[in-house]
Amino acid sequence: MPHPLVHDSTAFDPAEAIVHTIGLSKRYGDFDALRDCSLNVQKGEVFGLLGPNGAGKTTLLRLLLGYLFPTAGSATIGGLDVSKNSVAVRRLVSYLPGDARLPRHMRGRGVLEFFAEMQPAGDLQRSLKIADHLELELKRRVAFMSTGMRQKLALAIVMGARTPLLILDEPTANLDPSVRGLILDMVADAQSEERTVIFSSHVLAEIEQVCTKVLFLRRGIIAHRQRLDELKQRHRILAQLEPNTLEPSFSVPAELKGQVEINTFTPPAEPNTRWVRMDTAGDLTPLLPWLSQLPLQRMRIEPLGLRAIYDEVHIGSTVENPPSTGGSQ
Ligand SMILES: Nc1ncnc2c1ncn2[C@@H]1O[C@H](COP(=O)(O)OP(=O)(O)OP(=O)(O)O)[C@@H](O)[C@H]1O
Repeated sequence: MPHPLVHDSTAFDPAEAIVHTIGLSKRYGDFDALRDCSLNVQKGEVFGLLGPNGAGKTTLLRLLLGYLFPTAGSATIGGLDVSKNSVAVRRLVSYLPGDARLPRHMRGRGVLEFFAEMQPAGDLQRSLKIADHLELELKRRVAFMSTGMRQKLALAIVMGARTPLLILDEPTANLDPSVRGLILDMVADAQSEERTVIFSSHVLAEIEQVCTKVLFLRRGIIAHRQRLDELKQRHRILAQLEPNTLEPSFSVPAELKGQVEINTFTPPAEPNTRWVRMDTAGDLTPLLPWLSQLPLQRMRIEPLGLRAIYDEVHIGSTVENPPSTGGSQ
């Protein structure tokens, strides 16, 4: 039986898809940077991309933009094949690369003017407003800006352009926590303007905060898809088994099957105890009467965040420590 945490939980309406890929693949020599990637991003979504270093996130984004040619499969944006119509596609997309390079000899304002002029959907007034909001000093030459200032400048260019799709590769990298917050607010604003955002980040809390769906990549393969509203309905229950309890007494009633996954373990710090971990999906209410009859103590229930899914998908879950016995329990 598949683990309840690891399944495709994303619904798809073809009429609403702005990005559509089928079997998209990129191979370098005998190395698969991306393999058989089929996905849909629907209009108005904030679509998160997660994965460890080298998982294939940037490769996927560059394929979508037509900067790379796929070795197999295809992708469309707004119904246009990205390999055959890359110029038209780029009019629909504003892209923040992970390593944005800007002309070092120019001053901030000059850079904004240059890109607003060059991009069909560029909008200087909007970019200036964003730069002001981010408290960016536009008189300074790029060469004399800090890494974070250059990131703000790149964001002012990209977020200012009036395209229906924003592709942001690690937009908050190099930014301090308060500016990160402003960027996340801007992503939320973009969504309320009915723009679609693809957002790659290593920061799980950011994905949890702004994304409606998230795709996990691992070694070039889609490892998991997750709707965030569904994730918020998932919980982890940790409790110690009462001494001398027989584990088979934990069989799940038929009506709750598929809603709960149970594992028992002994934490290294408490070798004489046995603990149970239950990962649940959906409403907790029907589970509570059954739980209350089980021989459990020191119980803790917590929302199952992206961290747990990430560990499940990428590392193999290792909940080896019991909940703290401090006063907050
Ligand atoms: N031009 C290239 N030639 C050979 N291998 C490449 C090339 N470009 C990328 N790769 C490899 O493809 C894999 C995926 O790289 P990619 O940059 O897409 O990962 P990523 O998920 O964006 O990583 P990170 O989180 O570190 O930015 C990596 O193993 C990388 O070394």
